[in-house]
This record gives sequence, structure tokens and C-alpha cells, in this order.
Amino acid sequence: MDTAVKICGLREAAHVAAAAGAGARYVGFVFFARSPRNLALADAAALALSVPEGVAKVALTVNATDAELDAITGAVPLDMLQLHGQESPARVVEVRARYGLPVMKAVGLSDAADLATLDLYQTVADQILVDAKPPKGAELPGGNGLAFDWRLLLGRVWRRPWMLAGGLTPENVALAIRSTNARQVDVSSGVETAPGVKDATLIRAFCKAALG
Ligand SMILES: O=C(O)c1ccccc1N[C@@H]1O[C@H](COP(=O)(O)O)[C@@H](O)[C@H]1O
Repeated sequence: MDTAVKICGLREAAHVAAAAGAGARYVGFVFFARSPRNLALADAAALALSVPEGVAKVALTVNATDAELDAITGAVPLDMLQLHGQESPARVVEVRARYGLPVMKAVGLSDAADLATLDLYQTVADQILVDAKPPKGAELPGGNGLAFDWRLLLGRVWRRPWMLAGGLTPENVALAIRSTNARQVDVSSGVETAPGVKDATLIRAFCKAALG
């Protein structure tokens, strides 16, 4: 099966090159001040130039205002917006229309009740990112290296392309793909040696394990 890999939270051209060289189809840039992976606009713009043709550049934002999204999209050439906060379905529609970019909405799962939320966002977003719900009081709404119970996804019928995220690592990604039939996977902390510090060897190992 053809799997697409997204490596999120990249901050260095060498890691973009490692991801692209290992077959990743998406790279993610984080624009969220509280994240150890946060990028300044000028740094993101420079990093984007190092991304080869054919690899999609994704901006991750959390409850961003129009002014913030205007600044990001004005400075950085992008292929997709990842909304990773509490953006409402109406906000997803608004962002798609305003920026003309595909929107991937992250939905956090912890139990079966959350599947209804996922179904709702499938009606408005171009893609759904299925992540673990962050623990109460967590500093970050994602990028916590936490997995959810993949069995929640058994028997799900998807209207949109979707991506599996949350606590994926080079060690567990092949099992995650087999368990969920995910065609796309996303990783951030699982390819780091410390929060925000990516590692080229781990990036390559993740891609190898996901792509087979
Ligand atoms: O990576 C971050 O710092 C981040 C900050 C705010 C929201 C989401 C964030 N990351 C996304 O979270 C998931 C899971 O990450 P992990 O692999 O469990 O560390 C992934 O989609 C990241 O893009």
C-alpha cells in the first residue's frame, strides 16, 4: 500500500532534506509560540525554499486569527494549512475560502464519543488529522508524543483523506498502519531527541518503517 508520510515541526534545512530524501510527502512548519517547534516567519520563509518540488509544505496553526494567517500565508509559500486548535467547522470553511489552500483539521480522540466530532469536520475540511486528545491542562494541543487507542478507528468509513498522528515512532508506525489501514501518517516528537530537536537518523528510520 502506498503510504504518505508527514514530518512535522521541522526547523532546519538538513532535516527537510532528510525527510524529503527518505520519501516524506509533507513537511510541517509550526506557528504556535508555545511550541518548542515554533518558527519565526522569516525562518519559515527561508526553510520553505529548501523544500523540493513535490513535497507539500504545511503550516500548523492553533486558533490563529485572520491577521496571523495573513502574515503566515503572505510570508511563506504553502500548500496546506493544518488547524490544530478548537477552530469551529464554520472557521474551517472561512479559512478555506479566505486563503484558497486545502485545510487539514486536527481532531483529538480519546474515546468513541469523539468520533462524532470527526464526522462533523469531515463535511468541511479537505483532510482530517486524527490525533490523540491532549491531557487536561496540557501546554500544547498536539505534539505531545501521546497515542490514542487505534481500535477506535476500526470499521470507520472516511469521506475525506485522513492522516494518523499521535505518539508515532519508528518503532510503532508499521503496526499503527497495519492496525488502522491509515494511508497517511504524521510524526513530530517521535523523530526528536528532545522537544523541538529533530534527528535525521530518526526521520529516516520513521520513513523507512512507514514506507516499507
Ligand atoms: O508539534 C507541535 O509542537 C504541535 C503544537 C501544537 C499543536 C500540534 C502540534 N503537533 C502536532 O501534533 C501531532 C502529534 O504529534 P506527536 O507526533 O505526537 O508529537 C502531529 O500532527 C503534529 O503535527
